[in-house]
Amino acid sequence: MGVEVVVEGLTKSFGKQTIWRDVTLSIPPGEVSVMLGPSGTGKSVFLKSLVGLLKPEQGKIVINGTDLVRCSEHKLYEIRKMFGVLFQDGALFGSMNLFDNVAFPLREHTRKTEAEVRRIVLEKMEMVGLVGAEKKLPGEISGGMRKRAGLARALVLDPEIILCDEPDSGLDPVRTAYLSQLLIDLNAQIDATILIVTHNITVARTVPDNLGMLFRRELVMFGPREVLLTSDEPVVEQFLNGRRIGPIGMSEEKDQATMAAELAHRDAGHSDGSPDEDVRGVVPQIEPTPGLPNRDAVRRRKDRVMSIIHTLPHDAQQGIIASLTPAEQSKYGVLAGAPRTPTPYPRGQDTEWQRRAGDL
Ligand SMILES: Nc1ncnc2c1ncn2[C@@H]1O[C@H](COP(=O)(O)OP(=O)(O)OP(=O)(O)O)[C@@H](O)[C@H]1O
Repeated sequence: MGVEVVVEGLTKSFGKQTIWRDVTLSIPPGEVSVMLGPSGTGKSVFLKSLVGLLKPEQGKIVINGTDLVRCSEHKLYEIRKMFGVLFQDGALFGSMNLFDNVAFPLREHTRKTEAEVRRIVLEKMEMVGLVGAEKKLPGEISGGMRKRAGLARALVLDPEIILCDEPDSGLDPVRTAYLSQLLIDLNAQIDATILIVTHNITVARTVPDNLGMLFRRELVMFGPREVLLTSDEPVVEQFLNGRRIGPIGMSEEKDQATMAAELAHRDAGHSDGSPDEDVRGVVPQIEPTPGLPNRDAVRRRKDRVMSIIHTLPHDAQQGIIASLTPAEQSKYGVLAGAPRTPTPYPRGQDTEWQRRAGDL
């Protein structure tokens, strides 16, 4: 099983510009998590901090008892080997064919024979559906194939944590759906911890076990997917529905006067082109392709989430309970439509349940 990543009070600035502050969350081992956020909120900076490429000024990132922010270079090098990273554009070497690109980390960081390298590269290329494309150059293939090749390369050192920076960027909705399926299939096969940063709402609704959001230099929330998907926080509602009206503005955030003027325009009948439908709510999560093993993460997550369900908002409780089979509802002693403990959502004070959720 993949490892847990514990982030405590993390703050990152560039000069006087604070990117985010006091970020605290635990990424559960072996589960798939998504971090959402408007453009420029520091999602990529967060991933780079997790893998030790950027150094936050305050806080901790603890993996297997080691704090990456303060450990020695040697220790950081060791911990980095646990990561596989899929960068936004695949980050492939343009002059190398796909085989050599995927083989690169093995040739750089291990002493494996060429026969072993070949076996591993072909195995990973098969996992991502790229058999037969070994001799192609990155410039000769589609963006979706480049992402798959980047993913194969991220897999060759058998990572315990896979970080994906906007795996959907530049892909059409169909290719994005294939890539989403691939990430779930990989999780079923290798049980690694996976963290995806994206602003793609379909990915956020259908892929992860856990969902969080960065906004206004803070972590708005992080926890079981059902919490964010049913949240009535204005920023979440606006983001999930892709509306112009709400706290997120053109560059990042709006002032109260602008928000009030927009609401007045809307109330006066002005349309901003947003669809009326509200996509909030819990939709079924992608399951592994038939024939692959079930995801162990799903079973573990059920136990974990059911142990904290009484701390979650009412709508999230309902979403979680509705996703259980009758046998599971009986096992956990809950009935659909009747939450165990109807806890109102502590608006504006979500840190406590979020911390507790992350801690467990
Ligand atoms: N090395 C750096 N030096 C200075 N500023 C940086 C550096 N890297 C990122 N930033 C700044 O940090 C902020 C957040 O950038 P980041 O790329 O993490 O956002 P993001 O949420 O991933 O955005 P997008 O969704 O558009 O990719 C931006 O204002 C960016 O200019």
